[in-house]
Amino acid sequence: MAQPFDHYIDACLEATVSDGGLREDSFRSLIERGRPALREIRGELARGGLPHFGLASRRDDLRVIESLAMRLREDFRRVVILGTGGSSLGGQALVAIAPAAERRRLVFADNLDGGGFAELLADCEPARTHFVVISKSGSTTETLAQTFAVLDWARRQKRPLDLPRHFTVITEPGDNPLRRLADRLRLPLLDHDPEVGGRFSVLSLVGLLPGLIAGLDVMAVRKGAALVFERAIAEEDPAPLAAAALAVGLARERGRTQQVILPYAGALERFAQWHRQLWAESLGKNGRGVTPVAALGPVDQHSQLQLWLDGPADKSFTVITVAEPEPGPMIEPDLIQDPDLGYLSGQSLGAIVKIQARATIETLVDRGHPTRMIRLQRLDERTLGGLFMHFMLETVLAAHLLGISAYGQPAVESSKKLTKQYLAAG
Ligand SMILES: O=P(O)(O)OC[C@H]1O[C@](O)(CO)[C@@H](O)[C@@H]1O
Repeated sequence: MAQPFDHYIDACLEATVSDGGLREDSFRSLIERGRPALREIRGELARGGLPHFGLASRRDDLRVIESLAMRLREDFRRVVILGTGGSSLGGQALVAIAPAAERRRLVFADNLDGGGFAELLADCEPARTHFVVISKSGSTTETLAQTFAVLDWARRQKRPLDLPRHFTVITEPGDNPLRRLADRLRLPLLDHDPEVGGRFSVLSLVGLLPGLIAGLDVMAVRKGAALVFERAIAEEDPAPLAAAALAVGLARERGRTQQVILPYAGALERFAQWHRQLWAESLGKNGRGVTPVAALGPVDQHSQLQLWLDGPADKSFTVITVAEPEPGPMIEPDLIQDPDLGYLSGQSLGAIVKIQARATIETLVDRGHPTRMIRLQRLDERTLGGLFMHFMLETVLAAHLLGISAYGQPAVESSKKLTKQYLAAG
């Protein structure tokens, strides 16, 4: 089966973008240094480890969330997902490709904001709203605070809500505050695999339950992911390792310490946010890392492009395009009276975006900025699954090349602890 996207890296190498690009010999030597990591992944997987990769080929765990999603779709008009970071962004990225009417079923409340949350609750029809609380650790302040706010709102209704009917909780097994709360209130609980880190959890129930609620084919997501994974670890497809080698080499040897992810598709805006967390928390360790910048085309051409082209030469670019984008409305020729606007006549909005991506790529490359291109055949579940897997692999391989572990985020813990300390002090 064909890969769901093409990956072009020539414009990241010195031969194409001169000293903005990585030297061929550096690139080759990083690739060789990365190969053992692919072998390690194969070995770990065979020993039953790395479940975030293994999930791609699992099917047995979907039945439970499929029937839950069906019930939620039938019984409720809106499902609010309470969770932050990896407990939200994968679901958001996936649901973004669903049709608008399906997307409207879900609200992701990932940022804690008093006014915003009050507005969200005021806008919920109590009898027709379900809350899915997702927190791997079960101890994230933002998610717990939102949960308590909803519990209070639920008991203040004229007809207080039957909590077990209106809540689903996803957290890891063992003792944690969220699980204790769910047990006390008899809220239905689903297990978050403790071995799957939040930012790597998109192929688990954390990402797929929201996808199912939005009516998406989550089996296709996993199939796309499995295809990319199998080809990469069998070393049939060099793309994830090549991209990891480029990111690390460009940062180290060319000072390209920021990586801009620039999709030309509105539905990938959340995907870029998902990638931002994945890349930042996995690679920002021990004074090392490459800063991810989430962008969106064409809108950021009118905000960031000047800096990208003419500012500090410290960025590399990943431009994601769709081969045949949704055309959308067409500019009817009879509306174009002004000869200066003849270039717009008969163009669809999708065609304009496609040309803008091409123009931006060419301009970046002409200016000597390392630019890789990922061209999706179409934007669907299979393709998105493949992209999730590609970037998870790329991240783990980049961590190997940087000599750090992709897993865990120890530095974040200090700020969490201090927050709890200050709140407790009153
Ligand atoms: O799922 P949890 O445990 O609530 O964590 C949410 C997010 O918070 C972090 O731990 C960072 O604070 C992320 O790694 C994680 O995705």
